[in-house]
Amino acid sequence: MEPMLDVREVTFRFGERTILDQVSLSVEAGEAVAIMGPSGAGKSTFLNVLLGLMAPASGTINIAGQPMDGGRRRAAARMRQKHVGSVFQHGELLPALTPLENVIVPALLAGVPTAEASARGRELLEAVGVGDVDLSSDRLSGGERQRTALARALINRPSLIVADEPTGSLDVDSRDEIADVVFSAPKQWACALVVVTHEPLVAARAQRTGVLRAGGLEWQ
Ligand SMILES: Nc1ncnc2c1ncn2[C@@H]1O[C@H](COP(=O)(O)OP(=O)(O)OP(=O)(O)O)[C@@H](O)[C@H]1O
Repeated sequence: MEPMLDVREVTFRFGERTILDQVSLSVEAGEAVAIMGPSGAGKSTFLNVLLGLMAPASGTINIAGQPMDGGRRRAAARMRQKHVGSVFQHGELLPALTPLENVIVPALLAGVPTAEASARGRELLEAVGVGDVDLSSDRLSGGERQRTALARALINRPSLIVADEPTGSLDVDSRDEIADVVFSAPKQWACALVVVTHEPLVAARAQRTGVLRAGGLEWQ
């Protein structure tokens, strides 16, 4: 089976400093990979390279069999819209919008009719456990924000979800709940998942954990 994410020998530098040194990673549909590593090792940079927000010096990234080329900004933006969902540490929702409105924005931008986007959004919010979809988003708890952010990441039926410290701002109880919801996504929606986390208990839910150190991924 063709992997959903296929990273081959990617090298990325900030000036003289090599952050990623011929990193390769292949993730299939239904599979979750955790990336750990010391602060400053380049974990967020790696996600930005996967997202096509930064262009590697060499190497290739394919998502659902299509090249993600950070050097071609429009093509990379189209790839993100079609194939990639992302979740960040604080949910990063638009506070003036309701959870449902936040979730459907990427679908509307992709040209999905409003009625269809809303139906899909309601279904996803229910699946991730957000009950009150018409409340203002600034009233949500940290956990509800992350659930909403996950539903938004899923709205365009992505091949890949990347999550940067999705539980980093949560207390221990919601951390475990949200980690369960995030890590159930690959099987439920047949996508690949790459999660950056500092928390070993969160990483333990992944099928594989790679530690980024000195530019390389060491598998645990
Ligand atoms: N735009 C930039 N120009 C030059 N160096 C940068 C730039 N952005 C980040 N760096 C450096 O690259 C290294 C990797 O940063 P990155 O944020 O990817 O690390 P990280 O592993 O995600 O760290 P943390 O766990 O603290 O979030 C760091 O040393 C950082 O200072």
